[in-house]
Amino acid sequence: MAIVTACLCYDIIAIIVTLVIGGIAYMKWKFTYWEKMGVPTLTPTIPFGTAKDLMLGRLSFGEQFREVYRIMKEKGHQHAGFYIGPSPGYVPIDPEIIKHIMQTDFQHFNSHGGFLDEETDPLSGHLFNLEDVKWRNLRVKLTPTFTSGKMKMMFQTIAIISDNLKKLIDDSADNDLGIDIRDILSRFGTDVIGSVAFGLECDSLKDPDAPFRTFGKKASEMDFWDTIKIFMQVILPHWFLHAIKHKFTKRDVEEFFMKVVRNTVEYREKNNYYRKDFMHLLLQLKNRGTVADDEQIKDETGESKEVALTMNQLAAQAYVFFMAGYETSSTTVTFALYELAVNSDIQSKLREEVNSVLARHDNKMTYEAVMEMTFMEKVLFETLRKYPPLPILTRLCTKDYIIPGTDVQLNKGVGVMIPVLGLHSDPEYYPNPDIFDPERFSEENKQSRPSFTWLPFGDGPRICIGMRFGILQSKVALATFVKNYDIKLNKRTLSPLQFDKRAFVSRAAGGVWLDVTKLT
Ligand code: HEM
Repeated sequence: MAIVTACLCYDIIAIIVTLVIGGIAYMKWKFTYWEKMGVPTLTPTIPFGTAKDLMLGRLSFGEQFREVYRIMKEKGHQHAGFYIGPSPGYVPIDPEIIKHIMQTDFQHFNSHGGFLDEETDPLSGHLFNLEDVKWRNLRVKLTPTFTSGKMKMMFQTIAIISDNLKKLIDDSADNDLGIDIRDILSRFGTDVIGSVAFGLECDSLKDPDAPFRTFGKKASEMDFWDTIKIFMQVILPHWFLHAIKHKFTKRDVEEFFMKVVRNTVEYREKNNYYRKDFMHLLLQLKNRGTVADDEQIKDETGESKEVALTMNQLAAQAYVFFMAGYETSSTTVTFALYELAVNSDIQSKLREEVNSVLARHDNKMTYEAVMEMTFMEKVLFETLRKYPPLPILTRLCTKDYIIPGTDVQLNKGVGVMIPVLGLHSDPEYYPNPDIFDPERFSEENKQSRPSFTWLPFGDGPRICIGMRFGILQSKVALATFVKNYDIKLNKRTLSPLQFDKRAFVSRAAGGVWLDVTKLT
């Protein structure tokens, strides 16, 4: 039955044409947003906005925003507007504005802008996604979990797993085919964080098909549908996502991690079992609301807060420690080893430091020894500059805000994308940015740069809570390598190195393959 014309076919065509014209008009209207706000943008195209290269898979997230940063900075702008599809986002370029957003005026930007629904998607209720008071209360509770004392307490676990790493590399060394270092370090990262966050011997270094590795990989790898889900979270209003019960975590991943946590908690509570790990500290938060031997958490009236974590909240925190910790650290060491393989002078210098420090510590990899490796720290910091695992950072404007030094108002609800890779590749702060030079992180050079130009861990109140642990674990893995093996690049590694276009965390396309020779 036709509605408008005499023929159903014409009706359908009329509806499609109306929808297309309506869609185009809507997009064009949305694309006037930044012009009206007085913020410069690149020219948007329908339906991509200014994210065409990103959406067509021609650039990774980091590269897309590095491009915006580069072009707009060359034009002398201190900030830029951006459109992901029709959704406007704000890209600060001047480090002073970045400092205001991340630190000074944090109360206007206290959220990462992530979507969470604790009922539909219990594992989404973690620290990274929470905002406002809920985030602050949990952050205060979790902070004592990451003190240097606690890092020292967990060091032994990392050291034991680094022995397993050495055994595996020993078996694969001196092999012409090279080794896929990203895969091995992901397994190392899985075993370390799986052990300290979930209290499990994951054994993925011994067995690449261990269940923890399988589900960890599944949780962190993005297929086509995951990419769609992320774009939905960026473009659609959160009330709508709640209404359709949008769930990001895959169902089997959720079932696996929830079961692991439930079993661990039950076992430890029933058997009064104690182990030096994050899970033990999370259990204290579950049962007492505080971590023992730390100062009690006080509220504004001086009363101590004893609000305990629920089982789901505990599981969500263990899950985020795993998700935020394992790939960031393993990708850092992968890129560091790539740079050491192509810069043999830096590799030798680092080896000398590791050997001389260990000689002073009975040839034992102890917490104190690792803390003395200062050149190692420079190598890691320079790696994190060239290859920040999170190449952009997000904030949500939670209260209308006037950008300092301008009359531009950011409205509540607008997303902010901080172009970390852009800052890290800026020749004004890092001359010859493509050169790998650890001396950029000498005390003198660090002092000479403006603040908020090195952001691999973010900054301000939402700075990475696991930074110390991530650095420690990366140092141990790197020391294990340079102490025991000579490293060269295998011809299977793509040259020049390129970022994987589909990954959200920085990854080398095609992986990093190394030729590893045992040192006697
Ligand atoms: C080299 C290793 C790591 C890197 C490069 C890294 C990087 C980051 C970055 C960039 C952020 C966002 C900061 C911001 O928005 O300002 C973050 C947040 C976070 N990271 Fe890490 N991370 C690493 C290791 C870890 C580890 C080992 C853990 C846990 C064991 C961890 C847990 C978290 C959590 C829970 C957050 C959310 C903090 C909040 O919102 O309050 N990270 N990390």
